[in-house]
Amino acid sequence: MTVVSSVSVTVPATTANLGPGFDCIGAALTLYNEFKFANHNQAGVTITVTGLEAEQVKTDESNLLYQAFVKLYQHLGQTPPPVQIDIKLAVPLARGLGSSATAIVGGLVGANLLAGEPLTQSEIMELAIAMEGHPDNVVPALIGGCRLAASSDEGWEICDVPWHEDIVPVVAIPNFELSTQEARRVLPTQVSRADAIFNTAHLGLLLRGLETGRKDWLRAALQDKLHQPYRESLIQGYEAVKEAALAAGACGMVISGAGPTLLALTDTAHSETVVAAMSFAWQQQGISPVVRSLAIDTQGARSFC
Ligand SMILES: Nc1ncnc2c1ncn2[C@@H]1O[C@H](COP(=O)(O)OP(=O)(O)O)[C@@H](O)[C@H]1O
Ligand SMILES: N[C@@H](CCOP(=O)(O)O)C(=O)O
Repeated sequence: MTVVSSVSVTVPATTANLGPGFDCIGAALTLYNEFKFANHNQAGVTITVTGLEAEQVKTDESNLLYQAFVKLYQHLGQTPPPVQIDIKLAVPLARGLGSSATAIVGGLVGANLLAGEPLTQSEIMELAIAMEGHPDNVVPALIGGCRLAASSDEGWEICDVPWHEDIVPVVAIPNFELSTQEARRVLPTQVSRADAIFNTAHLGLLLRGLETGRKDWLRAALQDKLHQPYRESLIQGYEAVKEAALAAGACGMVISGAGPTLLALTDTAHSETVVAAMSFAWQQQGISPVVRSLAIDTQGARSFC
């Protein structure tokens, strides 16, 4: 068992759901939060936060990253050691880009390393899914790539979803928040058979569209009946930004995670035009967005001792 006294963990943002894959598919993005954990001589936890929206993150024991850190030690039946945690944020909070997933994955991976790596990656994944309540953002945050998660009698089956190199994810991040909790509260607990069939078919088409890069398949696939119809009205300017993205050549536009970030999938030839169009459309609605074309992170959480 290798024992280290400090460790840094970098975790990617994610975009979950991708339209029809509610609660089961997500992809890691090239945007990262960084977390440093060091053994400390003062009891409990000391937390510093820098970077984007740092002042909004709690620095006491209720901090989500620390809660995940504690969860791992509880799972081992051990008392968590005193720890100094330094957080450097680049993933905006409560915007549908998996900031909570970075905290959960970061806390579990950091604790596992400080504890001498008693848990395997798939054991960490099980704990992360249990903490987050759904797999679609924590799984790609931990292992990278685009991933589909399906529950089985043994736990979770995770499969790699090939992502064609010409498909570019463009994220349009508004200057307002929408908590995942609030965006889940508006969802119905039951859906019709027609809506379930619609999503099953479109998710299948999405998987093939992502793999082949076929624009006609992606255009048809990026539709959903399980969550987006209930959430669109929570996102001011949704229709205008979608129209602008499509007119600029995007294959489609969906809500990233629980929103309010909007995700367009486009090809490399149109990505700059799509970025400009989404940005302009939201500004016309009085909203200041940050719009960026990103890439798929293939590595997931990484650590440095
Ligand atoms: N690095 C972090 N450290 C501690 N807590 C965090 C961190 N990142 C996110 N959180 C918590 O997660 C909340 C956002 O989670 P959530 O509503 O699920 O949105 P998101 O789509 O960004 O995951 C924040 O308000 C904060 O309480
Ligand atoms: N499937 C979840 C995904 C939430 O992702 P987040 O990045 O918004 O935390 C949902 O749509 O509620």
